[in-house]
Amino acid sequence: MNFKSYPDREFLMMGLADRIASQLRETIQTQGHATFSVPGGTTPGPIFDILSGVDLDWGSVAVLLNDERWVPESSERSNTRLIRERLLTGRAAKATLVPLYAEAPRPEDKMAELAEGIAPHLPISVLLLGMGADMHTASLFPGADRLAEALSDDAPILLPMRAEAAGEPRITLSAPVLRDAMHTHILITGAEKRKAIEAAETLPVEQAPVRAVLKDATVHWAE
Ligand SMILES: O=C1O[C@H](COP(=O)(O)O)[C@@H](O)[C@H](O)[C@H]1O
Repeated sequence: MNFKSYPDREFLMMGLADRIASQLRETIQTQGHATFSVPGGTTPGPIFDILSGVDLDWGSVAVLLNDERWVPESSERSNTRLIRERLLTGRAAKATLVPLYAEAPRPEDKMAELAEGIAPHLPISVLLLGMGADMHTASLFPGADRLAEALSDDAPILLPMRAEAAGEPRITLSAPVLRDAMHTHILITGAEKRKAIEAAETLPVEQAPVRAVLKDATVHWAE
């Protein structure tokens, strides 16, 4: 992995937002459109705030989530809600949101429909990932029920995922879809996650699922 350390979180968010914006711009220039895939959780809010105000042809950008918790948008736990409130506002409101949730009791009920919506937007141009201290990324959790399937080279685009640490059922992009991204950034903060990502380099991928995307990723870290 390529590891980049920043003096503080503000430098990190500004620096990484700038890098992502340049990569999206370059992709739009060469391909006419770009796909930006993003994490949920507690870490990326500030980078979304910065990106939402960036001058970019957002109308040519499709925004996709790496994973979603199977809860409606009215829930505080909804990753879709986070990106609607923090990323898809201001200038970035012109981007197209590719859904990763639809009203249904279980993710299995909507898997085919959601995967069909995502397929035309692949491969991902710029992938921003988060990571939990347990070394999960997207919703590829250690010990999850369908982890082996999601890690395999012939995995489908999307999988439902259940794990004790995950709380509610999840839906996640599979490892091959994440690995196919043109540019991959992992955003982490704090000493615990730094230790975790360093440990992930030497652990089997089943114990440290973030390892599935580590080889070609740049890890961006600040205390
Ligand atoms: O549950 C999730 O967790 C990870 C990490 O979140 P954080 O709160 O530790 O930043 C996140 O990347 C993922 O998208 C999310 O669904």
